[in-house]
Amino acid sequence: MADVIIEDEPAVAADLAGDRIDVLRAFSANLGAHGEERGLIGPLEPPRLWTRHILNSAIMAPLLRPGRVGDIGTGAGLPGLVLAIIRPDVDFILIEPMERRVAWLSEQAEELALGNVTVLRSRAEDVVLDTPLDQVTARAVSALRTLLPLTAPLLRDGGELVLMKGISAEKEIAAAEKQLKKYRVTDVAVEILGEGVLEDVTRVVRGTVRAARQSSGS
Ligand SMILES: C[S@@+](CC[C@H](N)C(=O)[O-])C[C@H]1O[C@@H](n2cnc3c(N)ncnc32)[C@H](O)[C@@H]1O
Repeated sequence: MADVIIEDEPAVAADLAGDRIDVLRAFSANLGAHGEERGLIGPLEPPRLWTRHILNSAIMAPLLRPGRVGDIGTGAGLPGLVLAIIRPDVDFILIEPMERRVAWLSEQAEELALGNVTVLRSRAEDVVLDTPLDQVTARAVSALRTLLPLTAPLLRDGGELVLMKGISAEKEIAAAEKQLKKYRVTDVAVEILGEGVLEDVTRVVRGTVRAARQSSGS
């Protein structure tokens, strides 16, 4: 954590994580200690894990509602495992196709005693759920227009996409116009979180999925 530059970082972290702060720090320490050797994070990441990755994921926690949330392409645990630590009132399905990442996520869920986490080894487009999800999150998986076919079909009518995006979020929305229509995503907006509080802000694309209207059949 050598590069923590925000003076009130402990206060921010405590605000976000509340009484789950020790579990969040334990996950960060585990990822810092083993992430590189297990091929989960790059060699430059350990010193900035807490500020750039953990807190940037944690800042999304207030956007989640009690219910079932799927995180697509969780990788080393971002944002899905971080959010699951902070929000024990939400059930998380972490959907990740790569075996070694799935093994890591399952080990961490067990070690950190996260009873609200299910790890599913699959590509998102192959997932079949008995009950559709209330919200779907994703970070650094693909551009919005290719991410929509992986995420929107998993949501119930009225379910919400909460997708972490970079500085080109607005451009990605414009480029995804056709897919947003196809998957009936409405109320699409970019929300900026952590301004003046985090080292880097988190941009989130939010949108609500509406089910196709049934024809009357008469
Ligand atoms: C660049 S990594 C990002 C990992 C993590 N979300 C993060 O922000 O650090 C992309 C992840 O998406 C996963 N992925 C790629 N295609 C996928 C798909 N079709 N369905 C689910 N996950 C996918 C990869 O295995 C990888 O773990």
